[in-house]
Amino acid sequence: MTTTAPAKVTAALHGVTKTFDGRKVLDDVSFAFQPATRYVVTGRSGCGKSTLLNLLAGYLEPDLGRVSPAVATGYLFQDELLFSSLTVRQNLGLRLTALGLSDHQRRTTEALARAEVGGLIDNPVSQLSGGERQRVQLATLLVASPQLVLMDEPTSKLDAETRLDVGGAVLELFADQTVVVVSHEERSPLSDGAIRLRLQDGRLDHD
Ligand SMILES: Nc1ncnc2c1ncn2[C@@H]1O[C@H](COP(=O)(O)OP(=O)(O)OP(=O)(O)O)[C@@H](O)[C@H]1O
Repeated sequence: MTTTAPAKVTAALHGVTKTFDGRKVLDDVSFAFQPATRYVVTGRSGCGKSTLLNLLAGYLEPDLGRVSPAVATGYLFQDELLFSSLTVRQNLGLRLTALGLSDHQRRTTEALARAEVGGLIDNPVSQLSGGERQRVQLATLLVASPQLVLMDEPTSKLDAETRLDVGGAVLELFADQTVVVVSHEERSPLSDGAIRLRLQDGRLDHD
């Protein structure tokens, strides 16, 4: 009889508790994030969605329990990580340098081509449209080939058309990665086909 080893999870929470000012934002939460799967985290304001992402990113430590780290993680948080006065190439270069990765020219060209913004490589970020900036942000994730991609409401500041465009780009570009998206909206282009996680009273439930 042959046995198949269980697929390796990308990241996992093991009995994680996080308390702020006496309130348990996460209360003994365990969950395994599977490879090549998209998750959308919803819940009312202040319930702990950003805290969950920060724990997965390793920016926060749990009070109890542990988070198994992913090999490589990319973040796309609400505040843009792009430097407006620098060009697209310089922005991606800074990220590659910060991550200690070599082969900047090849990685940058490939990531921008995949995000369909190759023609903007030498443009200053300040001159890009909102949708172009979002695509360049996606390229800053792609250059590092992350296994786990964390997104905090990447579409909330965009108009409906650009949201659909960026949502479609995320689905296409990160189909092979584990993607965890925090959303404030009941329907977002990223919810289709995603596993929905609801954070409430310190618990993480899924439908
Ligand atoms: N560093 C911190 N110190 C103290 N309290 C914090 C800290 N970070 C978060 N909190 C509190 O923990 C709770 C959860 O915050 P969090 O930002 O994770 O919620 P959220 O669900 O992302 O909220 P929103 O949807 O409004 O962005 C909030 O009550 C917040 O005030």
